[in-house]
Amino acid sequence: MSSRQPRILICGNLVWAHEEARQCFDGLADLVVMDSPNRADFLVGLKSGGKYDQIVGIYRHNTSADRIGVFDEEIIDALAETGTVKWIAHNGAGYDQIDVSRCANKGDFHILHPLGPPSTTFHGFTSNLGISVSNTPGAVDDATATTALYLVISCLRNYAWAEQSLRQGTFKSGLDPGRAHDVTGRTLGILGLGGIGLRLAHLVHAFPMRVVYYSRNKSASAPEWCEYIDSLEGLCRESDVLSLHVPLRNETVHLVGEKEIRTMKKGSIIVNTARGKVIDEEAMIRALEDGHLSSVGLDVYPNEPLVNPRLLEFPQNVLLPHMGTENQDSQRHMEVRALTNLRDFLRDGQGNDLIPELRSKL
Ligand SMILES: O=C(O)C(=O)CO
Repeated sequence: MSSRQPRILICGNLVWAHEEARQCFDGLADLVVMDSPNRADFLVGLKSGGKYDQIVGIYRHNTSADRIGVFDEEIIDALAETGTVKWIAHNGAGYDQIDVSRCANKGDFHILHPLGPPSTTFHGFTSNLGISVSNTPGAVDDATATTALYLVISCLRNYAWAEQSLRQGTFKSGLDPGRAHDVTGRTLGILGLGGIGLRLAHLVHAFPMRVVYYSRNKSASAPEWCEYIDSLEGLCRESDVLSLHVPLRNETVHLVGEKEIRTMKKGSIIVNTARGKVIDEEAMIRALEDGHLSSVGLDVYPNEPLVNPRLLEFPQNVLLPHMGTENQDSQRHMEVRALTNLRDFLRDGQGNDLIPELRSKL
């Protein structure tokens, strides 16, 4: 290896922030682009002397899964075996494609400089963590909350359905104003008042909607008009529209299931911009079929890019193909945030956005 600089692997889409990447790592690290067509090639590349040898940090985007799959046990073990990879900077708020418990279990380490004598720019990193993982909170809040807002409005007012009627040349026929409601005055229930949920709360307060929320803990950032409900059941009972903003973890799979849906009022709406598996999709479809739910607004699905065709049978549903952060401004922010985490790790030994599960182990 001729270079004495640490090497950073760009794994998946880096589209908007090339100049920022250059500035971040100039004189600090060499960037290597992951060009493996499949997982086998990637794993070989990580081995000593391979094309990804001596990588210390990885910028990861979900698009890399198309070629090498998610960062599951097999990939995390291979990264740990390199002995050099110490930071995965995920581009995205949701990091459910990374086996973070495996990262945390990779044992103690104290590194000074994996490539040789300590340099003035890479001071090292001391932690009880095996491989650190950061995400990009904050950078996604506005775009994802705006997507949820669109789904809330369109479900209540039947706008997406109305557009379908126009495009089919039937101008409003089949639509029934008796199925639509004003947004103003409805109650929005927010499940998970993190950055995205809170941004949505502020947006809908403009109408105003009444805003209630449930989180594991009462949020210190919640404004006084944003009312805490101390159980999920209570939240479901209060909400005309329930909007989901919790990460996908083992304990949040099917968090909203048959019981929660049936606790909601007849004719209510569910909006999901978080992750598809947080809802029991079968229970949700049953509730659409018997009219307990009037519609759902979805940006996420359990097995993307597959979409359950039964969801398409309801013209009142508003269905987007995971558009949460699909705009250049947010994507640039996300890329910069992920790269900055890597830069800070290299320079200071610690990136800002270490994920909560690993932060608690520090
Ligand atoms: O940031 C994420 O996790 C997303 O899903 C973007 O929509």
